[in-house]
Amino acid sequence: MTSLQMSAKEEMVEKFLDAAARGDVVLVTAHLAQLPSVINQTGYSGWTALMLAARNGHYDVVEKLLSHRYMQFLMITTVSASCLMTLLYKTALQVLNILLKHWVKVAKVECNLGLNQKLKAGETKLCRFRYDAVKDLFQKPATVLIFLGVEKRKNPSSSSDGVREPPAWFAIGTDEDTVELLKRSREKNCCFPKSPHRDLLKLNEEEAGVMAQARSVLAWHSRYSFCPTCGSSTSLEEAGYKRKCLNSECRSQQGVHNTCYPRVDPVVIMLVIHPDGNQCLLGRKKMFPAGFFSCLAGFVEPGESLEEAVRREVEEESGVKVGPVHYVSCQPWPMPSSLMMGCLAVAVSTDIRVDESEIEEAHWFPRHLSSLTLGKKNFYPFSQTTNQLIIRHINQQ
Ligand SMILES: NC(=O)C1=CN([C@@H]2O[C@H](COP(=O)(O)OP(=O)(O)OC[C@H]3O[C@@H](n4cnc5c(N)ncnc54)[C@H](OP(=O)(O)O)[C@@H]3O)[C@@H](O)[C@H]2O)C=CC1
Ligand SMILES: [Mg+2]
Ligand SMILES: [Mg+2]
Ligand SMILES: [Mg+2]
Ligand SMILES: [Zn+2]
Repeated sequence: MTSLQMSAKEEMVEKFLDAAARGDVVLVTAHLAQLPSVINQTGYSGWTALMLAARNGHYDVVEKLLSHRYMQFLMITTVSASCLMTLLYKTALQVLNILLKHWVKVAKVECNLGLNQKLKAGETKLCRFRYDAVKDLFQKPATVLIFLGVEKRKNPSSSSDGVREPPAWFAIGTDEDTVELLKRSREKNCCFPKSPHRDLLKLNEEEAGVMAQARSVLAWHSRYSFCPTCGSSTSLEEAGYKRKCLNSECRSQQGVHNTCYPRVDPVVIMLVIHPDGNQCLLGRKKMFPAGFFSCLAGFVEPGESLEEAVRREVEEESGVKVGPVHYVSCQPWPMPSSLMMGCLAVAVSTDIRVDESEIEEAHWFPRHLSSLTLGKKNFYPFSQTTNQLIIRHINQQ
């Protein structure tokens, strides 16, 4: 191919992309008829026609491109998955719907809505809903649709319907009757969690991640219907990860505004070790089941470091003063939006004086008793972070 021929082709690609970006469906159709392979080309910007049309909200062009037989973007390889992510993050709900409708032809789309709890005693799995079973919900104004991501799989396997691509996950917020909704799943024994804290801890790590993301973002949408800056209505953007104020005069449209994005609240959860090294401080809130003790925890306040938050919360709740603090590990706690950061803290005083508005009882527990408590982790709703803190303590002889 000569350089002249190449530039002629490049010129055609750029004209095609320009038509898609401007929403000129007639010109897009004409280019496709002349050279169908142009549909998957990227121009100087690195964007495809689909990405440009979706970004600019030209839904008729999006439909045209997606229904074309040469459309290839949905092959889920590492490259196209990231392309899909870019596309979804840049688009409105309407594009997401069109995309879902076409994507289901080539990929397996799964939406999570409930839990399947009757697999084996103690095991909980997410219930899968096929796209066809829930697609009518996407037309309803009250529906909130969130893209959670495409599963990472090292070795994609073939499933019964011949689909090889890893599934994409979506979360749906809906005001439909829950009992009726659950009947739409092809899986039996689906139910919504009655005791989220306990049920969610029975999920495996991957499914817990899906659930944590879905629950936290859906909870944010249900609590932030209006703009926190000016009280106007908002629209859902970026595949569910932004709410934009519809008042063009609003301050949230200028500069950095964290009111538009899902919130994450930092929380410290700490195992306080007695100065003798052989006991730890556990407390119980009134709401805990009888006999249940856990680590103390509290929200980090503005302007505080993790260490300062640990010292303040421990002293507020138990009267115990803390010296050295060491961060151990963290986990999302989507009830509704905490990030729990687990710390080991060494006490420099031992007298306990509980703040009864927060804690009912707190005691120093000898090492062997902490180990007994941990043994019952399937029964008590311990978080992973709490377990790790207690294991560290038990092993630090
Ligand atoms: N072992 C474990 O796994 C435990 C986990 N946790 C988790 O850790 C988190 C925090 O612990 P918790 O003891 O409740 O916290 P705190 O000790 O800080 O006190 C709770 C109170 O803080 C207020 N509060 C709520 N949200 C915030 C916020 N974003 N910033 C500042 N204050 C707030 C609430 O007051 P008001 O009621 O007036 O709104 C709430 O009652 C919770 O999400 C809880 O689920 C807690 C204990 C044990
Ligand atoms: Mg507190
Ligand atoms: Mg607390
Ligand atoms: Mg607090
Ligand atoms: Zn506003």
